[in-house]
Amino acid sequence: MKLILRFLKPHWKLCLITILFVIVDVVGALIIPTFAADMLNQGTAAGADFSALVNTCVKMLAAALISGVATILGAYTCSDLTSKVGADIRSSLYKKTLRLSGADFRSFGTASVTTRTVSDITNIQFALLSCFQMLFPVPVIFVVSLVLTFQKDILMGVILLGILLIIAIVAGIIMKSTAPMFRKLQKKLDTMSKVLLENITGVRVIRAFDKESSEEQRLNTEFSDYAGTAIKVNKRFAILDSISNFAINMFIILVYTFSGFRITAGHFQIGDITAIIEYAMLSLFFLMMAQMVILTLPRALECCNRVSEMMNFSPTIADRKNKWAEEKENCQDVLTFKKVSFRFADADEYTLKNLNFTCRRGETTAIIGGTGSGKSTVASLMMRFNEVTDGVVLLNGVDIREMPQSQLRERLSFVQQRAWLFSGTIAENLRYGNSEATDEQLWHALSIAQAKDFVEALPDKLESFVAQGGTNFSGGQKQRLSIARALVKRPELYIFDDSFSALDFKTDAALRKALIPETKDAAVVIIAQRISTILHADSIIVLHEGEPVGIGKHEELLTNSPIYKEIYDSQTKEASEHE
Ligand SMILES: Nc1ncnc2c1ncn2[C@@H]1O[C@H](COP(=O)(O)OP(=O)(O)OP(=O)(O)O)[C@@H](O)[C@H]1O
Repeated sequence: MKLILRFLKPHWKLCLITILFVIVDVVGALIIPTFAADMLNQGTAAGADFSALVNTCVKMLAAALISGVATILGAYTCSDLTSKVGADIRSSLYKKTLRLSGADFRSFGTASVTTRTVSDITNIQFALLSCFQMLFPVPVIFVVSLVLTFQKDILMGVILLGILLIIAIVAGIIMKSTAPMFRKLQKKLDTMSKVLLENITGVRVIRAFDKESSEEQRLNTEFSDYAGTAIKVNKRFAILDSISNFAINMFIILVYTFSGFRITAGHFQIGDITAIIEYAMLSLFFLMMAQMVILTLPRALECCNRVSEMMNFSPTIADRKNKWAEEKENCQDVLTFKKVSFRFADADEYTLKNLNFTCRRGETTAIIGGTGSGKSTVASLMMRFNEVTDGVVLLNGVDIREMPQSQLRERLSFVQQRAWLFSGTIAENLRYGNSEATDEQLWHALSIAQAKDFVEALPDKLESFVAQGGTNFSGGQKQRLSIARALVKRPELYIFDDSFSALDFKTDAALRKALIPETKDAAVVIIAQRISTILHADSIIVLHEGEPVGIGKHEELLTNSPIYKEIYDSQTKEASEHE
């Protein structure tokens, strides 16, 4: 609820206008039967006054007109208001998502973050719209109906009050009892999305292993589980529906039963019967509408809780609010690891232990090691995607925790192991880190990245279409485009995390040769499994089970580091066997 109020606050004027239109609409709808009753009373009275009849008729028309205009304007302002609130919540949640660290993201789960941002907020938006249009009028209509009924006849007023109270109590009980079910429903929706996402992204593996039927069964179980709970919820609301219907019909029966006596006793006139029944029917109509809204409320409240949970979540890696330290100008030691150890929050063992090295301007630092030795984790610490457990990472002489994350990431270009491109054009992707780059600069970066030839061969060249994730390009082409994107940014530090693995030896060698003059003013980190990729690095760090077991140049390591020698021997043997 706090969440809704927080996002409604900036639109309070629109909110007030909407409420005003709703009230005018509802009061207008109730005044019409009052005038109708007056006309009936006037028409059936002895010596009917025609001019009074016309007068009431004009008032009735005016009420209908005002109510109609209020309905249209109310619907317009209401959808305007709820769309704005929905958009504000979504963009605020998205901003928060961008600030989450990898561990934070994993704790929520990709499917859940997507469901919260898309479907949960849509649910909230829809519930808000329904509340304004169908729920808020209910108390107004109840109060106005009761006042008008009491004015006509106290007994009828008391009966209507009793019936409305019974309905309100039943609605309250049902809402309370279904709230946990809605919570369950949203969780099931998360699980369903997770399984579905996994199935869609892994569809090729499913087909390749001929697992369609077992996966179909797994999904069907999720679908029927969800449907089962939804049916239970709907059954409860069907009970509320029948009780309300029964109660209002009882009221109408009572009105007809008692009206003869009341008219004879002179408590009200014949036209008042129609008015009282119309008030009850209108109350019933809005109540039915409100029930539909109530049906969505526990779900919307659960969605609010889920969205609030993410909004109020404190990212494990956050910028401090104190004064930032100043980086040293033209610092030769661009990035330094000092006694760095790291353990994942959910792991018992350290993934990296006691790392000490410096990446200097104009030099290439390489990190090599077997699979799972911690190479990518080193890259994630450089970018502060994870926080060091012990020790410190310095950028231009400053602890990276002492600078805003945006400042740190401005200084570096990262090419990840699994190249990722965004949907759009090649040019848009290349300009991702430098929107001002000219076409000439893009072609230059493509030529360094050994991607110029294949981009030139495309009919639309730089304007060629890139599908989401870059799936319309081969692995090697994606890697080269990602490298070109990193080059266009012209940072102080390049991190290539196994970014040459999909390239053939010749292209790999040509690319690294072209990189040397291009990156002469920057520090370069190359993470690789292939020794040929890092052979000429100024400094090579050999990682084994998270520990540095050798640091030096290729020739030094061949004599000093048995593990490096072992990797070298196995790879050269492999290469000669290939030949
Ligand atoms: N989020 C995580 N939580 C716990 N442990 C993790 C997490 N991510 C990675 N690890 C573990 O950390 C270790 C190092 O992983 P990392 O990805 O850094 O290795 P790598 O040397 O880059 O491997 P590869 O060459 O296969 O990519 C692995 O044992 C891995 O299981």
